[in-house]
Amino acid sequence: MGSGRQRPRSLSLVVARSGSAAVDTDVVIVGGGISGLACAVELEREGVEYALVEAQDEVGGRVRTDYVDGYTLDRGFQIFLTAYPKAVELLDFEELKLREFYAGASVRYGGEFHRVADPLRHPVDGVLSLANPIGSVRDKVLVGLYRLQAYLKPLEAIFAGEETSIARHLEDVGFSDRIIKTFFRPFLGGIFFDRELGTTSRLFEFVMKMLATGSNCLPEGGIGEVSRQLAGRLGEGRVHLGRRVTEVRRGEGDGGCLEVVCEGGDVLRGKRVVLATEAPAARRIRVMGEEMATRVTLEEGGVGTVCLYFWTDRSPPRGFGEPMLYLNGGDGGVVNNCCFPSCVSPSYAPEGRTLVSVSLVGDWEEGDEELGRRVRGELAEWFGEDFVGSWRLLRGYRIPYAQPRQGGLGGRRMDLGGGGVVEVAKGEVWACGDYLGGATLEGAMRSGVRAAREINNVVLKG
Ligand SMILES: Cc1cc2nc3c(=O)[nH]c(=O)nc-3n(C[C@H](O)[C@H](O)[C@H](O)COP(=O)(O)OP(=O)(O)OC[C@H]3O[C@@H](n4cnc5c(N)ncnc54)[C@H](O)[C@@H]3O)c2cc1C
Repeated sequence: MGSGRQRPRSLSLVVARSGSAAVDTDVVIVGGGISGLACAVELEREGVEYALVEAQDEVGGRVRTDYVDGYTLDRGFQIFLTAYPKAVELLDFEELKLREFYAGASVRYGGEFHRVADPLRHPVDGVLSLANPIGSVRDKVLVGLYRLQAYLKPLEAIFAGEETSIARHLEDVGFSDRIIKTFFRPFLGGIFFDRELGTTSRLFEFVMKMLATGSNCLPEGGIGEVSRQLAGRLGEGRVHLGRRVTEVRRGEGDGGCLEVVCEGGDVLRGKRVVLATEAPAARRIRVMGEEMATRVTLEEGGVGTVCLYFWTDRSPPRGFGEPMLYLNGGDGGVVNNCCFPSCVSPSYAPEGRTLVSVSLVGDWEEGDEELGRRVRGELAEWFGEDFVGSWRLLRGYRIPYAQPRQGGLGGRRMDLGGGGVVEVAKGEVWACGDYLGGATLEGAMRSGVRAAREINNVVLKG
């Protein structure tokens, strides 16, 4: 398959890859993922001079979309939650043309599909689901009550609250082992790439609140539209692509400027620096002669996923055409969750075609073809051999570091409410990103904006 670009619209980002890059500015932002972009948007809004340096050929970091032969392929399956407060502040939802998923999921368990519905949005399905084997009637009532409580509980209380692992939290609430295994494990496994449910319960409560107060969607042009929309808010010439930063050091005789050194020797000069890279990359950057890791406590390791895309010229069989998330509620198999993105937004596939997205949790040794065969074998039991036999592998994305580990237990407590910005060198260098503020689009945006505000205070003061 070729990769004919069918970007919904283009951006006028200035690419400056070679030559001398003696940019003199107030703030240099290193990293053009969601946190770096949010930081830049805030600085732009405040009228602060800045330059953003990104190692890749496009901004977005982990939030990018490829356009291949008329298909819209997000680099790993991601969902946009409309209730994210920072997203409400920073993004134009109408322009994103958000298309909603069904509020709930269909769980494959015991050789059949069973619906778990949001009882307030789909009351009939909610009642019908009472008798299904995905937990007891008591579990379903608890889901309803938990949803109500999530709706009512203020965000601040969630962020500041006690934390334990999600597994422990669910037990404490009173959920049965069965619903934890059949529903919560694949559902949250797909969100946090952690089927063991060791992630902090504060993040679970946060996501439940977001699901209770808004909807889960895909932007018509793919999840990468979120990044592109933020980048579209930046002034011309602010973004410098294809530059990997290796070091931040003090410049000599330069009026106290900091030098941001890129691979190949290019240097950008700024008064303040924001490191908005993912945690493993941040570890490698030297700041004032020391590795970043010695200055900031960085969460060890990350969690990964594999996302396989298939196409078919067949429509999903009867009963499978809804914008539904399908979960593996059983103990075996490689698939965690799957969906038909083109049933959520037809823009994800050419007319007459269906796009299939299948997510696996963790790293997998097998190649895409082999994994694709296993996936098809497994899902033929779900959707029928006829339909699945028509699937052709389109592309596989392997994302070994999709999110930081977010155990939060006994280690660093993530500052979910504040964005978790760290002052790496006093009044000069800050670090932001999802490993500090929570690995969601909201956490990354919150962290980036907070970094900009802290700097702005310093710049304004000084
Ligand atoms: C597959 C997947 C599914 C997800 N699902 C969801 C979801 O459904 N909902 C949700 O809210 N969140 C989801 N997330 C999490 C969310 O996407 C991330 O938390 C967020 O995008 C992280 O943004 P960031 O800016 O902190 O980091 P990144 O996106 O990693 O950005 C860091 C940037 O820094 C650049 N960089 C690194 N080193 C250097 C260097 N030395 N010099 C210059 N640039 C450098 C990188 O190239 C990158 O562009 C998902 C993530 C993945 C991967």
